[in-house]
Amino acid sequence: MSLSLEGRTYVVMGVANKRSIAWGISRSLANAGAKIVFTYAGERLGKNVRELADTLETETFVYPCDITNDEEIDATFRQIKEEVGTIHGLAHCIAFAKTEDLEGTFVETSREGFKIAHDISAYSLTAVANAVQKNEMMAENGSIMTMTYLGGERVVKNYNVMGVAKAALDASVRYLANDLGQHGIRVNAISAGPIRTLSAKGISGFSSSLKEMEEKAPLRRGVTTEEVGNTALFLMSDLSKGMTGETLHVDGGYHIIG
Ligand SMILES: CCCCCCc1ccc(Oc2ccc(Oc3cccc(O)n3)cc2)c(O)c1
Repeated sequence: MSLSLEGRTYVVMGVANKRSIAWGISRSLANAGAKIVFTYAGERLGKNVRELADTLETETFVYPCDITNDEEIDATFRQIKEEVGTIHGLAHCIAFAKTEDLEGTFVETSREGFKIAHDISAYSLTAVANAVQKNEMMAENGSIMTMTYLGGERVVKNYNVMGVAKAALDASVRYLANDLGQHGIRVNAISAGPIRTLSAKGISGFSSSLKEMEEKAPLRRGVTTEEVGNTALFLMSDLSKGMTGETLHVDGGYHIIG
């Protein structure tokens, strides 16, 4: 029983640049010996992701995947199965909400804004889990993880519709864990504290939330993408094989503070 991922392959969805949480996860998994399959959204990111992938010592693959398109998800996962065969896990690090819905009041959220946030930030996990299942490409002891945030458990100013979408994502983790457990596939979430990523720039008041965490969290500091990556390594490894439907907080303990 170890943290080694030698001989295993993992799909990591959502790398944008070197500050991405998905990139921290990729480095941890690659350093443990895994091969990494990257998927990204938006042609402009492709070059970025390919350049980052090439800096890893391990074998890597890079595919575009627009997770709002069911045909594209199925086609991408069929291609991944063709090229790498069985995968041993998947890290879903994908979310989006319109900037106008990440400030001000939640009550004013538009129907379109609510739909977009839930489609990309919550439903996409179920869509990719379904594609992996249908293509019978996940190993028996497979592990799926996603990224969530405290704003889905309780009100965090400005997080608004993304918080409601994260609540849907958190419940999805539990229902997917129940469906896939009999196939030996585990489904868990990491709830990370605020980290200054490209996505974080879209949230009004991010800096004050980060400052509050550094002052109030039991560890009195922020967390890094490396720390999230190492917890992801634990969730992908056999050391967590008794865990599913769980959310692990990598937030310096902030979530225990009222
Ligand atoms: C006020 C909350 C402070 C802490 C927020 C921590 C956090 C940071 C980034 C998170 O990921 C996203 C991903 C997409 C997202 O939507 C965006 C991002 C950039 C531009 C845009 O139009 N939408 C917002 C946050 C996230 O879910 C949670």
